[in-house]
Amino acid sequence: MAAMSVDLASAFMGLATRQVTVRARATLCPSRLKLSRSSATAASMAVSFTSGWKGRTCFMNSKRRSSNTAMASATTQSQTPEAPTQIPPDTRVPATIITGFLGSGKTTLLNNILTADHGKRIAVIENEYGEVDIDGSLVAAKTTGAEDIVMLNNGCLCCTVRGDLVRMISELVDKKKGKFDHIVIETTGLANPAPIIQTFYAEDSVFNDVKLDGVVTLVDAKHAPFHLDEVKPKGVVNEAVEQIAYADRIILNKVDLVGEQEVSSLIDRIRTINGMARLKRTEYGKVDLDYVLGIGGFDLERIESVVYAEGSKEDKDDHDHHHEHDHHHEHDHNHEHHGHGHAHDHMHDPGVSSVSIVCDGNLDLDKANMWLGTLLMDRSDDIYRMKGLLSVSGMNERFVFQGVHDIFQGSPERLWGPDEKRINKIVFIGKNLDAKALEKGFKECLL
Ligand SMILES: Nc1nc2c(ncn2[C@@H]2O[C@H](COP(=O)(O)OP(=O)(O)OP(=O)(O)O)[C@@H](O)[C@H]2O)c(=O)[nH]1
Repeated sequence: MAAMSVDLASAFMGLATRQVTVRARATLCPSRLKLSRSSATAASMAVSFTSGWKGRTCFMNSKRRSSNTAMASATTQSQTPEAPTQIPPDTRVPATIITGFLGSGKTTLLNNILTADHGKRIAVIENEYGEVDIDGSLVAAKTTGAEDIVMLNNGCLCCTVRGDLVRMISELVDKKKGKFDHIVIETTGLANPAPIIQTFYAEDSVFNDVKLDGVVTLVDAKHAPFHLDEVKPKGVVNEAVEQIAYADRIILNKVDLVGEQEVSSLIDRIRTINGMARLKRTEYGKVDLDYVLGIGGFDLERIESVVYAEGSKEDKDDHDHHHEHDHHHEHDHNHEHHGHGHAHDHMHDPGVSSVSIVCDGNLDLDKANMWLGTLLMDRSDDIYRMKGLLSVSGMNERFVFQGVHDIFQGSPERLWGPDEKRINKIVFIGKNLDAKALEKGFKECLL
């Protein structure tokens, strides 16, 4: 078994090479990060694992560390190198974050969800900036079967009321467990989604019972270009850009208000920011519900299609109706084909962009640990999202992970098929990404 080092990446891969059944989560504290390879150091850093999905590896404070260590000692007997990986079903309640700039159509979408005939019992958490609950009264939920609407007023979820979000989710789970099937959270139009997303991984009371199903971002076809181009003072984030960057699904709404040309160039703009999320154009947020609910957090197939299909601009069903986009899709980004690798880079935007890397081969665990750990130590502020599928030398399973800044979640997935090509795919979304350097660093980890 490879020795565990104490950096973030090894938290996952070290666990994975043990072939333990885990869903691992790691929170990186750069000040604690030591790229040591000794298992003694690893133990002192409280690496822990359990046999259920709640198992995780965290670098945290000493109080939490001791309880994790206790968990670990209670479960180690079952971890033999030969034990097959069995990922137990994840029974946590899924949660969807609906975000998007002011007036982009979030409440309209929410009402569509709540009034649709899907049979799901949905709890809604509404966040409104200001004391007066306006959106609450606009939401059709009470009369249409939503189990609960909880208002979070007087502050923005991503800033002042994040603690309230944790409390509210915990209360919902404690008091109403079994009474709802899904949680939908509508953020304010000015929310930066990152801290909200992180809540689902960083807070035990949330992580244990609720899983992030997906981030759905509404984009106002008429007004978004203005907000995306807005230059903010140094250190101030452009929320419109961030909301797109963190999306798993993008809904380009209000297309009735603009012409084809504007839609097309806005899609190009969106794709420079986030080449991975699926995108649909809509009027009044009318989308199939399975586009927004039950996303499953992490779309591995998507990574592949992004890289190979040049970041297809919108979903296939929309594509057919707007066929011309496909052929006129011009990227002036850096694009490389050489040997086994393929980097897809949108560096023409100096701000937020996406980079995808796909390459065959097996990763050297030690090198990958070092590379990922160092990368995140240096750049976790700039790396907004990271998702990937890895082929690790000596590991029989595909290893999947996703990260939001310094928070990671990863686990062995299914076994590689006998005829399946072992391949690595990673997508980064973030600020000032250097595609060439990322690709080079990654490829140096290959055997
Ligand atoms: N023309 C047009 N109007 C729309 C569309 N979707 C929503 N609207 C209208 O746009 C306005 C804002 O929609 P909301 O759903 O309240 O937007 P929101 O994102 O929740 O707004 P905030 O809560 O202020 O951030 C409402 O008057 C909607 O009826 C659309 O596709 N086309």
